[in-house]
Amino acid sequence: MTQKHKVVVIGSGNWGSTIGKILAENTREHSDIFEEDVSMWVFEEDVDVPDDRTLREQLGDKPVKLTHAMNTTHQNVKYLPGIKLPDNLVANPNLQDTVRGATILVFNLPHQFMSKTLEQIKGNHLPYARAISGVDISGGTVKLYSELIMEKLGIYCGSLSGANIASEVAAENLCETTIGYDGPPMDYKQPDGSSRDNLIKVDKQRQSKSNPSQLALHPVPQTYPHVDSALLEKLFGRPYFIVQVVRDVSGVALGGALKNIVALAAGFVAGKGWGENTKAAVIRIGILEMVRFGCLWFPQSVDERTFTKESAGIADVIASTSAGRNFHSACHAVEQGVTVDEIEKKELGGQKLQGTSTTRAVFEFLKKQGQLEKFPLFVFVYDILEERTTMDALPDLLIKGSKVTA
Ligand SMILES: NC(=O)C1=CN([C@@H]2O[C@H](COP(=O)(O)OP(=O)(O)OC[C@H]3O[C@@H](n4cnc5c(N)ncnc54)[C@H](O)[C@@H]3O)[C@@H](O)[C@H]2O)C=CC1
Ligand SMILES: O=C(CO)COP(=O)(O)O
Repeated sequence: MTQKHKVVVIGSGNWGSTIGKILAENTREHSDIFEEDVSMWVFEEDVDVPDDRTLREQLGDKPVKLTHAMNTTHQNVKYLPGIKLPDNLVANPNLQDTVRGATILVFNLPHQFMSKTLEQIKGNHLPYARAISGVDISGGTVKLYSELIMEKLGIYCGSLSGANIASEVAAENLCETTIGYDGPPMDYKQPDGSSRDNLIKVDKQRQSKSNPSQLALHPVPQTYPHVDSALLEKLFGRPYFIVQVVRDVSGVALGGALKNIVALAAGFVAGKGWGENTKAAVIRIGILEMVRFGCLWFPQSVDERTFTKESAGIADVIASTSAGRNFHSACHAVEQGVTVDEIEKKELGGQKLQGTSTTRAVFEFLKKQGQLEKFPLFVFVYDILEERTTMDALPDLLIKGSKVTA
């Protein structure tokens, strides 16, 4: 192997900065495989300098550009304050410049900005790059991020999720994560026996019943180390961040997205002050609906039992229904008698909730499919968000939720 992989991060929020930290720690540790510097695309904005003597000595007390603040202090003062980032993680406000020449793209964007960002990347990336995305569902057809990225950029994309509350991972508290990656193996053969350098036909998501289609993939030149589970473990794994790589890309993505709906439901219950038994009942029904959703549209993920076996499943539900932003925001919304959207604006300092948009996307999808009655909890969360019902309807939901059997 004569070339090193160039790794970049797209997005620099609470989680984006955390994963950027991990990647930069690893590229430095494995500088025989990866270029040491990790470029991170930062959506440029003016930020206030926190009331901290060291930061103000470095930055002054007037608002500054976020990229300047990050490259000067090696902290993301807005989205991940108080955490030291490695100095080989370099903030770049120019998206096209960030992705140019990168062989591994790691996406961490709130869904609101995904499509526009992909449009801007298109044509500026290497055709044989590989990607790993955070998770969400977008649009009325339930398209996973990984599918969207493959479709828009024509590059292979896996997914990453797990019980990973960003602030805890950033503080290096021990946790696990799951990477779904099913890219072509090193010894793949072209079905027609033609040259290995020709485009490779792969299933976009071998599990997806909703969008079965193929992608013509450019092979990674053989001068680079092969992108496989061993390489991904080197890139993402830390002593405090245990990585398990599985082939079930959709299962990882699905668990990571749907659990946010359950986290909102748990937060509503906590906001009402109804205690742990009620929360457990809601989580139980939520888990059944997540599995039911998988059975209907991603049956192979259910067969592979990613949901019960890996961190990107029940473990993520447990963490997110106790400590996630969706949970806390839903709780505060009920306590204060306002909507979750209002809490997001008021309390999250620019961070974005994904549970609200996922709930709306899933509702539209289920409605189109005529399957709303099989998902009473998902519908309930939607109705609360849209102020079409109140928490007083919860006992009714629990009865309904218990009766859905298939
Ligand atoms: N925070 C957490 O604990 C975890 C978050 N995730 C997921 O990671 C993904 C990214 O979320 P976070 O990094 O937490 O972000 P965040 O919610 O903390 O921050 C918002 C991000 O949006 C960016 N932004 C604002 N306006 C923009 C615009 N017009 N165009 C492009 N970007 C813009 C900001 O620069 C910032 O990076 C989400 O899907 C989230 O669910 C996954 C695991 C844990
Ligand atoms: O995804 C998470 C934990 O895995 C946390 O999600 P939120 O903090 O956005 O609710």
